Order: sequence, then C-alpha cells, then structure tokens
Amino acid sequence: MSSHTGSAAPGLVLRTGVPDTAAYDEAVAGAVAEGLASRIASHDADLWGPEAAEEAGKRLGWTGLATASRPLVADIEALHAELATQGVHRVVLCGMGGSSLAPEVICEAAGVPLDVVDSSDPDFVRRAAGERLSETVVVVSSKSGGTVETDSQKRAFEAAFRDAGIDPAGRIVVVTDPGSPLEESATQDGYRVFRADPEVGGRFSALTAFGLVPSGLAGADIGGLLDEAEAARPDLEADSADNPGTRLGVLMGRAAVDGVDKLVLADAGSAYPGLGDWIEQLVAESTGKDGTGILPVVVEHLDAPDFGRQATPDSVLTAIGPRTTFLDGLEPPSGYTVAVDGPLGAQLLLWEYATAVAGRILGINPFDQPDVESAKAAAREMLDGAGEPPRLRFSSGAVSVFADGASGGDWLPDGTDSVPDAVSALLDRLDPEQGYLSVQVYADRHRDAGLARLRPALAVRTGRPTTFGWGPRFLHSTGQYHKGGPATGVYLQVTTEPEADLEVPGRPFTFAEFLTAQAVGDGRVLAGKGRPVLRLHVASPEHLDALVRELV
Ligand SMILES: O=P(O)(O)OC[C@H]1O[C@H](O)[C@H](O)[C@@H](O)[C@@H]1O
Repeated sequence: MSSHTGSAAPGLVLRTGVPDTAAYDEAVAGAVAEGLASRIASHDADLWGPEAAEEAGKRLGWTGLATASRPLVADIEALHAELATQGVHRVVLCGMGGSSLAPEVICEAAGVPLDVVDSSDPDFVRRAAGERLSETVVVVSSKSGGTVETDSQKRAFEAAFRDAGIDPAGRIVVVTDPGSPLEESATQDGYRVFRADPEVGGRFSALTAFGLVPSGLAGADIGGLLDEAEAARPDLEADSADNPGTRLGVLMGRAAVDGVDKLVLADAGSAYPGLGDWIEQLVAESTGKDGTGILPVVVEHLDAPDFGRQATPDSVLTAIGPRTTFLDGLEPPSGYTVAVDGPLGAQLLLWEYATAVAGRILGINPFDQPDVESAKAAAREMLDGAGEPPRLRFSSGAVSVFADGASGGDWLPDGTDSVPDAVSALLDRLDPEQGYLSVQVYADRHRDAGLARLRPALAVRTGRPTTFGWGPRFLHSTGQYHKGGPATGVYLQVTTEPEADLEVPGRPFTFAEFLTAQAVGDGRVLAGKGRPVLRLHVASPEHLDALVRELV
C-alpha cells in the first residue's frame, strides 16, 4: 500500500492510499490523457456512452455554478433582510433528497439553524408545523414539482398557517424548475418562486437555488460558499495528475471495479459531519444502477468498528475533515484509504467531479435514477388498495413480523416465533464477501434518534457493511442503489404507529397511511428482486427502545 498527498486547489487536501500504486497511477494518467476533467467542465455529453448522452447533455450545468449562481445571492439576501424586518427568523425546508441534503450541510457548516422536514412521519410533520409559526418561513423545494412527500408537507404547512391566521402567501417560498407543476400552482397562489437551473440534476444542485435559497434565508454566507467553489475550479478542471477530482474519482471507480465497492465515510473533525449524508446521495444515486455501483456507508466516527478493526476487504475507508493523518499506520484489508479536507464549497464540487469520473469508469449514466420510480409506483399501488397486503408471519409482544422476498419470504423458517430469531435468519442470508445490511427505520428521526444505535451494533455482529437510513429520506438516496445496484443487500425495516395520525389536506390519505405505503411498497420492490426483507412493525413508538435493546 502507498499513499499520496496533494492538491494545488486552495485549501483542498486529498490523501489517498491504494494497494497497487503503479496501477492507480496508470489509471490516473489514462484519465488525464483523455482529458476527462476538462471534457466534463466543457460539458462533453458523450463521456458516459451513447445511451447516456441525451441525459448528460442537459445535466452538466453544475460545473459552472460558482459563477452562474452569483446573481442569486443578492436576491436571497434581500429576502432574508425583508423577512427579518417582519420578525421571521425560523426557516423550515420541505424537500427530499437532492432538494434538502445540501442546504442541511451548508447550514450545519455555517452554524445556522435550518429545520429540515424530509419526512412523511405524522408526528414529525405535526410537530414541525406546530412550532413558532408566527416567525416561520417555509421553503418548499422540488425540482420536478411532483414529489408526494414534499407536496404533502406543503399542504400541512399551508393548513397550519391558515389555522394560525397567517396568509401562506407571505410565508411560503418555492424553489423549483421552470415549467414544473409546482411553479404553476405556486405562481397562482401568489408564492415567491425561485426558478432553478434546469440543466442541473437534483443531487448536483447544491450550488443552485436549491442549495442557496434555504441556506441564505437561514443566514449562511452563500456568497462565501460560491467563492470557495470558484477557487477550486481551476484545479478541478485541469487535466493533471494532481487534479483531486480526477484522483478521487479514479480511486472510487477502480476500487469498485476490483470489488472494493463500499465507500465507508467517517467524519474526521470537520465542522459539518452531515456532508456524509450528502455524499451518500450523490454517490449512491449516481452509481447504483445496472447491477453495479458504489455503496456509501456513513459511520458515526473514526472509531466506528467498521472503520478500524472490523473494516471489510470490500471497503474504501474515507475520512472527511482535518484529521487527515488518520491514514498513518492504518492498513485496512483492502488497502484503499482516502482523506479529504477543505472548505465546504470546494468539497461539494470535488465530490461531484469525482462521482462523474467514477461513473465513467463504471460505465453507467451518473445522471439518472431509473429505479427510484419503482418504489414510488409500489407505494401508490398500496395507497390505492391495489397491492397485495403484507404477509404477517407472527407477532411477539408489541412487534408484528412481516417477511418478504426470495420465494415469498421462505428464507424465514416456518415456526420462527421470536424477533431475535427472525433477525438472525435475515442476517444468515448475508453474503460474507459482498453482502451488506441496510437498516431502514420509518419513524420520527428526532424523537426516535436512539434507533441509530442499531447500525454499529449490527455492523459488529455481522462483520459486514451496514447502512442506516430514515424512511422515506433514504429512498431518495441509497434507495436507488438498493434496487439498481448489485443484488447483495439484506433489508431490515422498522415501522411503527404514530402517537397521532395527521390528515394530508386535500388528499385521500393520511401521513401514516402514506408512510406505511412507502415502507411496504419499497419492501415489495426489493422482494421482487429476490432480496430478503424483514419488517418489524412496532405497536407504538414507546416500544421502539425495547426493540433496540432486544437487538443490540
Ligand atoms: O426535487 P424533487 O423533484 O422533489 O426530487 C427529490 C428527489 O426525488 C427522487 O428521489 C430523486 O431520485 C432524487 O434525485 C431527488 O432529489
């Protein structure tokens, strides 16, 4: 194993460790010789093959956003000042995936509060829509304008504002693409609308209105963020063996081709640990398709078991933050390590370039998400009452156990009657070389934050890469990889009943019905791909903690 440190980009540091330096250097040299970085920067849509060319042709606008988005800054700052004079200080963001993950991390880095509502959980939504409304502005962000979660959240806030005697027109700000159904309805409703750049896909949209509007309204220095990205541009666009975007992308792509396809991400003392969640979406949705891809595994910290002593041979250990010296003396089984540090604006662009480069090496179209729609369709089917009812296998105390997948759930032996035994049967299905466990909790991610303990505990127990996601948030991130990537996952879903359900105003379903339909629908699609899916449905949130204690 050898390591390389370097980057001329201001403040951007990339250190890489690889098992075969000669092969890696040769691959980097190949990428430089074909002018990969400069061709991405000049929007060469042919880089990902003929089938991807049409989509790529309208999805490369992200390379120039540090300049192109500049005129937005003054508008956003003016609105921020206007709202401040009205005593409006709390910013809520309704949006999923690419429409909320960037502002979440930008605001975290800036140390300004942003309430991200990216849930269909009725308790979560009701609490967010019931707090400090007199000082709240709600940004509703959806590129397509058709995402049901976002539309439902918007409806809940509109109703809450009206109930509080506040005109929603003064308090709802919409970010969407020109021509979307949301643009049309929002304009009719008299909402303030920011039109985003349609030549940029959702997960590459951090430096468009999607990232900048909520962050700027929350008080983040968005001009400074663009400066950071601008300063990194020359190095990221250069056809040079020192280009950190090329180096990172080649490492990710080559490692994955060699079977080292889990990108284990740990924060190394950065001011924005949430960057891992943003990278997760970028990498998982961009690469997880056509039976291939890179699975990001966001772990708690550098001391997480699967980052050190239990690192698996298919993992690239990746540290983000100033403690880049973690590489010294670390010899993971795969030989692959990455340490990245630098200003947030520069890192956003770095990871976008790296993902585009890795996508080229993997031979996929990094700009589509063909399998996300399947889970949405299955959820719609459940809501319409058209889907088959879930198959209850047994109940034990407060937990009802459903098993699906591989031959209709036959992987769970008949006669299984305890929750730990059912979980053991699921984990027995893990492939010891390439398999991963995905833990998916459909609950209130603030109230039920303790469930996140399941991830490290099950990682230790299985010795395999283990991801954790809150439903429906993860459906817009790793959800694409689960269904489009290698068929090596096993899936543990946890669902619960809410403290109280909540109507989705003007819709024929409630938030709880929608949330359950999302879990069951996604499980159904995964099962249809022959993957084992175990759902533990807990009778009330009060029993969630007992379930965790039973399993860790
Ligand atoms: O911004 P929207 O159109 O509402 O989309 C929100 C999210 O929806 C889907 O899950 C896509 O796969 C994501 O890439 C996208 O970010």
